[in-house]
Amino acid sequence: MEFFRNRTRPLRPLRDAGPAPVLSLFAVRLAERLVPPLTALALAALVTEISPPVSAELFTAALVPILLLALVLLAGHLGESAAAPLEYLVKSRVDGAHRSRVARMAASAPGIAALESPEARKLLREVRADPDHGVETTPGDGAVAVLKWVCGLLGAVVTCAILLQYAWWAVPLILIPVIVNRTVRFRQSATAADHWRLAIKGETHADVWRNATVSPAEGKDVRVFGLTDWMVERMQGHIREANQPLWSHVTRVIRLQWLSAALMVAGLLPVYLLVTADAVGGAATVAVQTAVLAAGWSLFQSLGSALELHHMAGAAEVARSTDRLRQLLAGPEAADGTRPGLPAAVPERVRVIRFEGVRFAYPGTEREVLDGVDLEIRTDELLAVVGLNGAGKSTLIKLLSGLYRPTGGRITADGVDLAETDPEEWRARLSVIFQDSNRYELTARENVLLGAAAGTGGGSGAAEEADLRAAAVEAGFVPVLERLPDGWDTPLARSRTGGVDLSGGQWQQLMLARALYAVRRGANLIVADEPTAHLDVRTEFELFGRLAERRRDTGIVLISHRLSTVRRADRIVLLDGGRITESGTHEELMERGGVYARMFAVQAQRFRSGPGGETAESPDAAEREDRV
Ligand SMILES: Nc1ncnc2c1ncn2[C@@H]1O[C@H](COP(=O)(O)OP(=O)(O)OP(=O)(O)O)[C@@H](O)[C@H]1O
Repeated sequence: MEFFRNRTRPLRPLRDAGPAPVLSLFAVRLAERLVPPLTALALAALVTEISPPVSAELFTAALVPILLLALVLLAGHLGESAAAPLEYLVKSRVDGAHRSRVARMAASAPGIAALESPEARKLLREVRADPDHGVETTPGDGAVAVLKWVCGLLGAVVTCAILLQYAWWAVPLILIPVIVNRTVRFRQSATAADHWRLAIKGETHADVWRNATVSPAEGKDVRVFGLTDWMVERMQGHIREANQPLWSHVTRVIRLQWLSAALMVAGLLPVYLLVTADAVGGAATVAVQTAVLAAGWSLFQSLGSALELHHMAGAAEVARSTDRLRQLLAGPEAADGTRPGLPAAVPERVRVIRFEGVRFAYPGTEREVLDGVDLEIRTDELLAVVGLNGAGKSTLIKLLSGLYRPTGGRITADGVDLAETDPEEWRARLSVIFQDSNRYELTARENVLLGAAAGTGGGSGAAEEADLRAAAVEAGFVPVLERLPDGWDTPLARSRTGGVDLSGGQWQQLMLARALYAVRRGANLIVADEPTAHLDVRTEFELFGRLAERRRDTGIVLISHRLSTVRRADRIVLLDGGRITESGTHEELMERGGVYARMFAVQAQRFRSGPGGETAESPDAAEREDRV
C-alpha cells in the first residue's frame, strides 16, 4: 500500500493541469498501451482467417481482421501524435503551479532567518523545478510519467488476460523477469535521484560562478580583475566534484544493460520456443502462436521505460523536499504546534515601540550582536541611531521589522509583543529603507509604488497619483524625474528597451520616495538605514530638513554615520558593545563627553582642518566632512 501511495503521489499535482487535458492525456496514453495487446488479438484473428485451405473467399473472410488491425494501428498512430502536445500542456501547467506555490511559500515565510539557512538554500534549489542545470526532474515530469505508468499497468492487465486465454503458462514465465527488471531499474533510478539530491550543494556553489559570468553587475569585476578563466575553471570544478558520484552511477547503469537484455531473453525465449513447438506438434494453432508472440513482447514493453521510472523517482524526491522546505520556512512553532491561534492586533497608529532587554545572535552563530538592548522609539520624534561599523545598527532594524525574532527579551508596540502579532500586519505600519534595498528592473513609477504594493491605504487612482507626486517632491526626486526620457514611465534598467540606470545617489532618492509614498498610504514609522550615504551633502541637508518637518505625524528612525546630519535629531542613541550606552540630544551627549562626543570631535576636526573654517551646520562646510 505504502509502495502504491509513494508511486502515485506525483499524480496529485495533476489537479493543477485541469480535468480536460488530464483525462485526454489519460485516454490517449491508455489507447497507446492497448495497441500492442489489441494488435496481438487482431493478428491472431487474421492468421486464423488466412489459414489453409486457401479459398476464393479468403479476401472477404480476412477483411474484418485486416480492418481491425488497421484500426488499431491507426488509433495507435493518432494517439502518439496527440500525446506529445497534451503531455507538454499538462507538464507546463503542473510545473507552473508548483513554481508559483514555491515562490509564494518562500516569500511569505514570516522572517528571513529560515531562508538564510544552508538547508533552505539547498532545498529551494532542489524544488524550484528549473531544468536548466543538471538532470533535475520536475513535478510535471513525474506526473506525466506516473500517468503513463498507470496506463502501462492497465495495458499489462489486458495483455495478461489475452495471454491467459491462449497460453496461461506464458503469463508467469514472462511476468517474473518483467517484474525483476522493473525492480532493478526502479532501484537504479532511486539511487540516481539520491545522487542528484546530494549533488545540489555543489551545484549551488557552481551557480555563483554561472551567474557571475553573465551578470552585467559582476561583469565589471570579472573584466577589471581578469577573472574569466579562473571563474569558468572554478565552476567546472564544482560541477565535476558534485556530480562525479552521479556520473559513475550512470556509467554502472549503462554497463548493466546486459542484465535487462538477459532478463528479456530469459522471459520470452522459453515461451516462444514452447509455443512454437506446440504449433509444430499440432497442439496449438499458428494463430495462438502469433498471439502469444505479440502479447509476450507487449507485456515486456508495458511496464514503463527507464526514463519514466527516473522521472517518477525524481519527482517523488522533489515532493518530499517541498514538504521539508514548507516545515522549515514555517518555523519551529508550526512544527511543534505551539503557534497561538489568533495573532494579537497591532494598533492602527502605533505611538511607542519598546525594546526590552533585547538580545540577538544570528541563527547558527554563537556571538550575541545585541546584548540586552533597552530602547524606546516614539512615533512623534526623529531618533538617530549611531555606532561604529558592525555595532549592530542594521540588526536592530531587522528585528524591528520582524525579519528576525529576538533570542532574548521582547519588542512591543504600544504594549503588544511583536512576537504575537501577524508580521505582515506589523510591517504595514513601517516604511523601511535598508542599506541594500532592491533596485527593481521596473519603471520609476512602479519602483515607487512598490512602497505600498499591497494597497494598505486604498483610495482612487487620482489619490495614488497625488501621493506619488507628493512623495517625489518630498524626497527631492523631481529633478531626477525631469531628466528621465519618459518621466515616471522610464524603465530603470539598461537591459530594457528605452531604459536608463540611475546613479547611486539618485537610487537613494527613489528609495526615499518609495518610503514616503508608503507613509502616505498608511505607514506611521519611517526606518531608514543610511538612506543618504550616497547623496551629496547639500542634497542630504535639504532632505533631512524636509524629513524633520514631518516627524510630528510620522516617527523616523535614522541610522547615519554623518554626525553633522544626525545632530539635528530629537534624540540620538549610541549602540556600542551590543547595548545602548548613550542617549540624549546632541548637546546633552556633547556635554557628557563620552564616545559620541569623541566621534563628533573627530569628524569636526577633519572639516575644521579644511579651508574656510565653516561650521558643521552649513552644507558647504559639511561637504568636506568625512564619515566616521
Ligand atoms: N546575516 C548575518 N548572519 C550572521 N552575522 C551577521 C549577519 N548580518 C550581520 N552579521 C554580523 O552582525 C554584526 C552587526 O552587523 P550590522 O550589519 O548590524 O552592523 P552595523 O552597525 O549596521 O554596521 P555598519 O555600520 O557597517 O552598517 C556584524 O558583526 C556582522 O558580521
